[in-house]
Amino acid sequence: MKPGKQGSGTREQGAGKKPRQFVKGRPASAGPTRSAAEAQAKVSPARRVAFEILLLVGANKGHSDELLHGVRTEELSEADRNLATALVMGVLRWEIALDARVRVHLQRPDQALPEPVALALRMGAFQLQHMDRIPAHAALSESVELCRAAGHPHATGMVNAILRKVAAAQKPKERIFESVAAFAERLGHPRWMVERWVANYGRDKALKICEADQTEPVAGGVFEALDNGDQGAGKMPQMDDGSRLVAEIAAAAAPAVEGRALRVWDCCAAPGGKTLMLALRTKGEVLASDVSARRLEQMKGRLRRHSYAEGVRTLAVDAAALPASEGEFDLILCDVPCSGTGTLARNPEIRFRMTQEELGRQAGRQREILGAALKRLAPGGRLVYSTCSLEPEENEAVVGTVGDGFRRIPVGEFLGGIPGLKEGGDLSSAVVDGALRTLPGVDGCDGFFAVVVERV
Ligand SMILES: C[S@@+](CC[C@H](N)C(=O)[O-])C[C@H]1O[C@@H](n2cnc3c(N)ncnc32)[C@H](O)[C@@H]1O
Repeated sequence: MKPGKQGSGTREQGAGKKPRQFVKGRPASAGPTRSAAEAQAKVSPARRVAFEILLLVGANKGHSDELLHGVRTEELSEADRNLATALVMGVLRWEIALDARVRVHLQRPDQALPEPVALALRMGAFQLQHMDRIPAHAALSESVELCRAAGHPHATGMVNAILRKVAAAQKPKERIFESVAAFAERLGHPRWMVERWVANYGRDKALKICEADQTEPVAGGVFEALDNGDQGAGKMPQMDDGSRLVAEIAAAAAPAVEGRALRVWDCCAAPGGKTLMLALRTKGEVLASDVSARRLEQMKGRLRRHSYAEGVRTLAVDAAALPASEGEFDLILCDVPCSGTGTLARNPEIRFRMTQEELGRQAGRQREILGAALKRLAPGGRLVYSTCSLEPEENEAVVGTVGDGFRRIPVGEFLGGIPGLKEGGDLSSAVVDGALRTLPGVDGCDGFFAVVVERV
């Protein structure tokens, strides 16, 4: 299995269900020796595309969301695209737990399997354990064919045998006590990540975060759900609740200026969700910049679809190198690049890409961007620093470096007038020491952090 995976599984997924039955007959691996091309032809388009995308994500050659919206899925019917999406997102979410389930049946549980073989097993186990409507024989035989098509014909017997064992495994015993390591694995998270959340937020909240990360994110936890009519050219941008909350706080924090337009800088703007909200709510002169020219281009396309964003200026530039001629701003949104650990339900592969060392690197970059942005804040101007990270190194520790000449304004002061916030929606537990700190599974949206700083 992949390096870096943890100990053996503890609790079977899909508890309470009967073991899956296979159609009696010859095992899928017992057929005549087929070529890779013949095997490929036997795999359904959705599984083939999901397999290709998962291989690319595993090799760090793309992001699941972008790949699922790319050329590979264009040829698929809508039903196949839905199946491919469910397979990709589900396998990434459950990878750690699935590998643990498979590993116990390997002759040598610590053996490193070639990635296509490990992936064929993972995809098969996912379908067997999490997709009720897929017949077990289809999950099994197509996994065998994927393994063969990927150039590993000698592993097909092993894939077949192991998936049969996974399907036949008994319902696990009820848990009386579950260690952090055990629930991290059961819920498909790296143990080090969950241990940090237990240390920072307590065991109960860490468990809720993990559970939320394993489910499809739904809108409408914090805000009244929009209907489709609300998202036309002059209407609300489509965005998740956590992003919207941060953008609404930023807009509400805009200071009053007299006799001129408010000057707004969104300094890490792409793909532009919060830029749109700032343009809609503040009606100021908005400059939206991003270091990535590619992401900025995508953002421009998005801005064009909303009439109120017509006046937004865009610029490809490092936030730390904004030309002096741009002057100072009354409102700056510093929505910095971060680990994204508050968005695992949407971006499941983050759990494999993030490391403790990477957190340190992110924090260095965030301090640099924040420091540069603060220098461009006009007297009386306000800056919102935000991340979608749950890690204090990227949040409290970064804003803790803000020095003399600035004061923090508690975010609670801006929550009152936010349009569309759910009636009775309680965000009081999400405001800690004057900062917004939402947790997935606890506060009804992704994990976000935001503070408001004013230049005095
Ligand atoms: C969290 S995303 C911003 C999301 C965006 N605010 C939104 O709501 O759609 C962070 C962005 O920062 C950009 N970025 C990274 N380093 C940067 C830098 N030094 N200066 C400006 N932008 C940077 C990345 O390209 C990425 O688009």
